[in-house]
Amino acid sequence: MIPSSDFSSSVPSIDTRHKVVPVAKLRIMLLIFLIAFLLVLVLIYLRKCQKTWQNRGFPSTSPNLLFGDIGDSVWGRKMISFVVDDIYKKYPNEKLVGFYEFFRPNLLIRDPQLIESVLVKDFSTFTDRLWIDSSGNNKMSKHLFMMRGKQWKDLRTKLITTFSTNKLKLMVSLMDRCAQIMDTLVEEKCGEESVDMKEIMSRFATDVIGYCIFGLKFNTLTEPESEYRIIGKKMFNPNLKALIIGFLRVISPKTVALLKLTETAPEVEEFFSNLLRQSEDFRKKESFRRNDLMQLILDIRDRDRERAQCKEYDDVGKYFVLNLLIHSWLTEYDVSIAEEMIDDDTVLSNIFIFYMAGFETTASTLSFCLYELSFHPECQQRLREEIRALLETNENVASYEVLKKMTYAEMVISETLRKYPPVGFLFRVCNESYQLPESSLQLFRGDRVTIPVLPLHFDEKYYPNPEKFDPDRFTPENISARPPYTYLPFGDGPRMCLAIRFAKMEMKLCLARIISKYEFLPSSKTEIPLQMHSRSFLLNPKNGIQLRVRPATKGGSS
Ligand code: HEM
Repeated sequence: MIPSSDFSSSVPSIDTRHKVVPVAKLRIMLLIFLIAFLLVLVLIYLRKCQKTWQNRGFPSTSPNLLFGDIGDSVWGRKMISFVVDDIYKKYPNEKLVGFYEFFRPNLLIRDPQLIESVLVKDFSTFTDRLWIDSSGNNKMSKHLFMMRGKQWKDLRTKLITTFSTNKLKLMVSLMDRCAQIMDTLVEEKCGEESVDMKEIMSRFATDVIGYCIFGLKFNTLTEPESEYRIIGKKMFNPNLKALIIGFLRVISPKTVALLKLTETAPEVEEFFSNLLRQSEDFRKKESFRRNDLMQLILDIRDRDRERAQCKEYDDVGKYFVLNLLIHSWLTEYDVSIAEEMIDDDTVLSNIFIFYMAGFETTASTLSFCLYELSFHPECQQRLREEIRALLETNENVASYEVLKKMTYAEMVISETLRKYPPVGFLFRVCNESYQLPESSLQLFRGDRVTIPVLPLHFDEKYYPNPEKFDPDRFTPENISARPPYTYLPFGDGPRMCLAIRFAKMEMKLCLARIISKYEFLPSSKTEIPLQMHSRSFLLNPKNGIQLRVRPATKGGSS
């Protein structure tokens, strides 16, 4: 036997390193080259997308390759409404500005007449908000805010009856019960160094929604740790997962729908499922029938269930599924959705959106209003005098009719919503080719447009000295002196806020009850200027609204 060492020494040695290593290196280099090549292709594609407006002859921003124009929002440096404001201010002489969310083109409409065209005159072309595929797989997304086309129109027509004058009159008395409980709470806080009025307003608005919309007592004013309040906080607490999904939704709503991604936390979804079940059980057990929104949605669902038993309706259902399968991947945006039944998911989604839209918007507005009034004692006193005079002549009853007469309160709320619109911009998607009025420029199906609410409210052209809080901007004469479509806190046109009258009544009632009795002043903890949540979609004070409160004397302040 030949010792292996001898054998190896007798054969000329082959240095394998020089052959194997270059092959491995070559593979790695090839891989790097391939990745770099793909990266370059992606970047070229992104750049190409970011030339969309320029190529179509629109004035356009110069976007960042990765984030487009919304980098400040992606990094949490600025709230998205203020990013839109930056773009608006940068192009003072343009009627339209093309900008980019990452690589997705979006058109900012700066001109009030064009805004009127999009929101009202040519509404049939701009019926929908893109944002999400409401027909998709996410069970919490089948609500009015996201619904499209005929589906949206049918449901909106039915739900709008919830806010008829007669129903509002009844609701005002329910709201007043919540206001009385809030009054006791505010009284307890008198004399404290500082009170978070945002928290109190949120609890008031949550109880009002519970009472008026769901027919349930949420009792968050008396039980601050109640699950209704905790869930309310959770819904508006921006978290990383929701943020990432939100941005992904901007890039590709279809991918979000396919992957069944949702910003809604599982416990929030479970909470609303339970709320629906409890409310239904309660109504069934007590043979309880209330004419509130919950009852209305349940009635529509039950009617649709009956219809679903008919053969013809089944065919529509099949067509709907087929339609989704075939079309949803062919186009980024598809409006040809067949009528869908109101099922349990639709009920659940709408309960969710009414809860969500219903309390944070009014609570923020009320607390911003108290903040401004604390720095403007003369406005606060004028408001107090108006309220007291009206309540005194009406036996202290704050009825629908009495609230309607509070014209200065209306002006104060309007000016608050100008300075602090909870929804800082509106968005629509174009559903067919559209020639822009008095222009050669054209939009195509799927193009996204943005209406800059907050920037219009701060445009010196329409509101001189815009930082100043001045309710007199909203006297009838001053309103008619301004061009229309320059004040849009509730949106406008057929898709405007469903509950404007409800929200205004609620806010007036709240002010009537607390301003008549208490005086609000800045405290040592009051922020100047106020800091806003940079990650929130709604305008929201980051650290609450800290104020001092004390009883107001008969003649005015103490
Ligand atoms: C200060 C209070 C409120 C403000 C500033 C406000 C503002 C808005 C805005 C700007 C929109 C979008 C309009 C558009 O795109 O043109 C909207 C839609 C909506 N709001 Fe409000 N809102 C308030 C209170 C409420 C309340 C209390 C509810 C329910 C109880 C509510 C329910 C809705 C619904 C369901 C929609 C979707 C309408 C649709 O797409 O047909 N809002 N709101």
